[in-house]
Amino acid sequence: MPSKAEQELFLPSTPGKFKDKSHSMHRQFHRCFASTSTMFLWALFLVALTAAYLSFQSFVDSGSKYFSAAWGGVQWEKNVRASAQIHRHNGAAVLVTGAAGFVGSHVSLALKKRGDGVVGLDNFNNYYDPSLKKARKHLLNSHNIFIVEGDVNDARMLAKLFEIVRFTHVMHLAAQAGVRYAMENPQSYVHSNIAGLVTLLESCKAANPQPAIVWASSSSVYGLNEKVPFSESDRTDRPASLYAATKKAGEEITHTYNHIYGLSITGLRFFTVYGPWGRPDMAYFSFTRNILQGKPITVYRGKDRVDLARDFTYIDDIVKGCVASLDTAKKSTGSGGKKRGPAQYRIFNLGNTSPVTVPMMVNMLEKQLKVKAKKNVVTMPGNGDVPFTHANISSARRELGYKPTTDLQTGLKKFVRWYLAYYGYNPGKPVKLF
Ligand SMILES: O=C(O)[C@H]1O[C@H](OP(=O)(O)OP(=O)(O)OC[C@H]2O[C@@H](n3ccc(=O)[nH]c3=O)[C@H](O)[C@@H]2O)[C@H](O)[C@@H](O)[C@H]1O
Repeated sequence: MPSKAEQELFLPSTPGKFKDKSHSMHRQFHRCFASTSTMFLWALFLVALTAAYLSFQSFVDSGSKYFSAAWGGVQWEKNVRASAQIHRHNGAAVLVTGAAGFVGSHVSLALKKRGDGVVGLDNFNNYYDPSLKKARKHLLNSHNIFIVEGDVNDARMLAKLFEIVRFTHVMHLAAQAGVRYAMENPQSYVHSNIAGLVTLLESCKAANPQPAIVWASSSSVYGLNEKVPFSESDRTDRPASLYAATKKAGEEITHTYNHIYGLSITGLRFFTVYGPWGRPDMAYFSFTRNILQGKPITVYRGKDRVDLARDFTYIDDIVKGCVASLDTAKKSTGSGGKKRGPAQYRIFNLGNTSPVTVPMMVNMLEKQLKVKAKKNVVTMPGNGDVPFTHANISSARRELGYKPTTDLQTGLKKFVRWYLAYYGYNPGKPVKLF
């Protein structure tokens, strides 16, 4: 039996066709409303389900690296704090990104050895053999340097690091390196060299105190520049590779953060850095491996059969340039995300000032290894390479006291000594002596 209220609700207030019609319309409307509301509920349910699925996916996607990164926790914080301890008067507390990388591991060791606090950060990606990165990590650990496993795109992790340690400086060396690989995997350059850089700068801007930042740009920004030697004031608006373009973008992006937020910035244009613990993707390294294994090497040649040349720069010289940059960096001027005054902005070439052709470099390796290379000389493909590099280092010399002292022959000798100690002569595959 319907209640009074229900009867009132469904009874027509006045008799008549119209009322009857309205009554039936009302019922139709009610039926219709009932089915619409069911549909609406279903739709809502589906939307909620989709949203839950998508947010779970993005959590898994972004979280996968955090899970594998495994940061946080009491012991982790203890390790970070211990690693950041300064052991000299007026020393620095430096966050080194890319600490398990070639330049990063060398700079970390140099800073730690003189008593600075050093916390490393590295995502241990597999661009090249991660076991080499792990070996560098063990080396750093043995010098009481802790390396956080994480990505510079992880803002939460960076915020945590800045909460735990009052970093005076950030040495930003984490990047997607390699000129030719940019054609294979362009997104990784955007991820690390653009997005990662911005995330790091955002964290530095928000930190209190703001650290001074020294970071790795590249000689590749000179691109198609033909004026030699390359000076910092030369054109850098014609990059020849996406790698170069992302490094050039980094220079513009860091300028913006300097201008708006008062971050102290020093960008270093490295010229083909080589040496012990180097990067296996670089020519001097892969050539050494192939020569020892009796495999052919491909030597690129420029237009009109002109040899390519690089201003190869030894790692120890680069480390000195990095450390001098940290030492001469002025403090950032912002706080609470706001600029309080103009801040320092610098860019320096760090090169060797004496380019060597690639065939000459191969020749030096052959002498060191006492093995003749099997050379395939081919015309340089359009893969982002530039024909030559040559640094003018007057600015770095004047302002950093930078003075490279290792020529390619001496540097390659040290590299080969390290290579043989680390990898051996590739037992089982006898090497061919002269
Ligand atoms: O200064 C930089 O900013 C960059 O330096 C480095 O780039 P590059 O100067 O190109 O070094 P690298 O690959 O060793 O090739 C050296 C020479 O060998 C030639 N080359 C290379 C490979 C090959 O198979 N054959 C060959 O002839 C090749 O054509 C070239 O002439 C860093 O990798 C890069 O990350 C960035 O830091």
